[in-house]
Amino acid sequence: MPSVLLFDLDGTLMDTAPEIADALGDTLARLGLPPVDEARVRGWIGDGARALLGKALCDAGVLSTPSPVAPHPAGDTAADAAGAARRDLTAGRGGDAALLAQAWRGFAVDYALRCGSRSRLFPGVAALLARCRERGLRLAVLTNKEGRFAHQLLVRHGIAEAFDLVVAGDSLPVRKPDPAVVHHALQAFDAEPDQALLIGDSVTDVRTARAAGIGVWLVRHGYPGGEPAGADAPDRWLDHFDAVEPEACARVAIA
Ligand SMILES: O=C(O)COP(=O)(O)O
Ligand SMILES: [Mg+2]
Repeated sequence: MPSVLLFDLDGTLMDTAPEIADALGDTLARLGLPPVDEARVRGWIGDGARALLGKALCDAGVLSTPSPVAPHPAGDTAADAAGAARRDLTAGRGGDAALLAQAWRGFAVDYALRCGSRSRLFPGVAALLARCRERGLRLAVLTNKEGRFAHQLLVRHGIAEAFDLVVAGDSLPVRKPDPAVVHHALQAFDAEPDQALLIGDSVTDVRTARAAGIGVWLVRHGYPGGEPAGADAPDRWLDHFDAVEPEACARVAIA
């Protein structure tokens, strides 16, 4: 009977905020904007790098909304294009989406250059992954970060081989908290929800797990700050990965 452990990436396996802040600073500087301090950046991590850029540009007053809607497709004829442009003008959209798309092209390069430079594994991660592999658990990463950056981080920190699967923010048409990301992993492992456990750091992770009907533990060292309570409370809080026994994970996953 397989046991499946699903790990969130940013704020759970790795502290990535320092280099994300560096990369954002590079992008903002090119736009003539001041850098943002790391503590602020921390609060924007969790929906992927592109969403983080949108939040930063909105905070800087450059965008009116962090995730602007793309303009209507122009269509095939001049009349279609004029109609689409008129609709975009009326809806006040188009400009922000184009601006974000342009800034994203720069940020994607800046982040690729910084990715793995100042991030670090949280204490106990490598040892926990090794213990889980020894006991035969199937391991996956479930992150909202874009796949190319997630892979770069896993390789740079020497833990890529520990995972059988990475479901990233752009792997599927949806991302966390949509339970489809969990379903995708369960299908890949031919496992049932009661055989899986998600270890994360955020309300998003709790909601993803609950929607998919799997167990969820949260680390206290993550990014969102505060401790989600009520329906958003995890099944267990983790103070340190050294305290996590693969047998306990398997028991929860199978319970
Ligand atoms: O915002 C991100 O880059 C991804 O965050 P996550 O790994 O916590 O899902
Ligand atoms: Mg996280």
